[in-house]
Amino acid sequence: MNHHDKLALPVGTTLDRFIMRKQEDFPYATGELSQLLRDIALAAKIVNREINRSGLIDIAGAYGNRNVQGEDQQKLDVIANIRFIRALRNGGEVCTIISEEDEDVIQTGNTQGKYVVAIDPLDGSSNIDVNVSIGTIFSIYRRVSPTGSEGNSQDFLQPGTHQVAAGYVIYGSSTMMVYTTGNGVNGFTYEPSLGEFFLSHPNILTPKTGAVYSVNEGSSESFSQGVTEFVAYCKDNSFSARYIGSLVADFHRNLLKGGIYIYPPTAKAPNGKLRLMYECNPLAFIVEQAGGKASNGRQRTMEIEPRDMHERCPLFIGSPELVDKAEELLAKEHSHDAVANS
Ligand SMILES: O=P(O)(O)OC[C@H]1O[C@](O)(COP(=O)(O)O)[C@@H](O)[C@@H]1O
Repeated sequence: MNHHDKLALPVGTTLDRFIMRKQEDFPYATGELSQLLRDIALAAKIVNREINRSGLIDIAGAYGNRNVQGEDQQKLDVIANIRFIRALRNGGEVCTIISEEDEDVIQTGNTQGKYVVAIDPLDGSSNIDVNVSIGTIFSIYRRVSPTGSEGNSQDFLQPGTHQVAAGYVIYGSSTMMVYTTGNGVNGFTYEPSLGEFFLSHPNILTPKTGAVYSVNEGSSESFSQGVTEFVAYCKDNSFSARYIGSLVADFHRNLLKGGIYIYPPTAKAPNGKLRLMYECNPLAFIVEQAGGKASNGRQRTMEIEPRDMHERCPLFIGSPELVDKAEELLAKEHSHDAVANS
């Protein structure tokens, strides 16, 4: 019986009760992190409602602004950003936030707050208007700046190994919240008629390998030798190609079924497209807690020392044997390059 079994809570336990019971495992816990997780769940319920009715109340489509990434903001990007920031501000546990939608840090006014949150309020923007699964991704750290003052960018430039919790919400055929606090990964399905998340996927473990690869082959012309060889390896072994174009949705499928998601360096995105702080690190924490792996092709994602709040990095994430295989072929590529350049 592993460590998690003795804490097992039955399927159908509400998220609130689950959070409370897990807090009891930490005698010195103050309840602030528990409340923070509840605040995120509340905002997720509101955003879920907005997404479900977006086609009816004219909140679909472009907002008309560009975000710090240079991407056209969708109206729902802005609404989700506002909803999560408001919930975190009202909760009182968070002093400062960084968001994919904002260039600078966002102060909540809660200078006594012990935590900072990095968030991608709505992931999969290209799929928002076409009824394809999208998501929210969040990462929680303890602040390093002194309590009583405003937080700052230094509070966020911590490696992923310092995360105290991370998770995502997937707005799909059903809405789920999946998160970890470093003691395994659990998934909760939302029951809109009751307004509650219920434990539906306890102690998620990802298969050691799989037969699904997720990469945008539209960019394959500019894939490196190693990435090209890995994609060929997948095809030679009759893997299925599955690419929804929403990171959360592709990641969630592969987490449960086995597989690998890759966003490599490309001509358009030499450092990859995904952001380290609020896309790569939180999903890396989840996948590792589920027995999987995440890397930038050479280094464990969660050991990367961030230099910028919005920095991008390549991502190879999923079943451990597939990430190992990808790293092996990339290492071969680099050794060839080293020989060629020597
Ligand atoms: O269209 P591309 O280049 O394959 O990129 C798709 C990837 O970009 C993303 O949409 C990036 O996220 P945002 O939508 O939050 O900007 C991922 O969800 C997805 O996996």
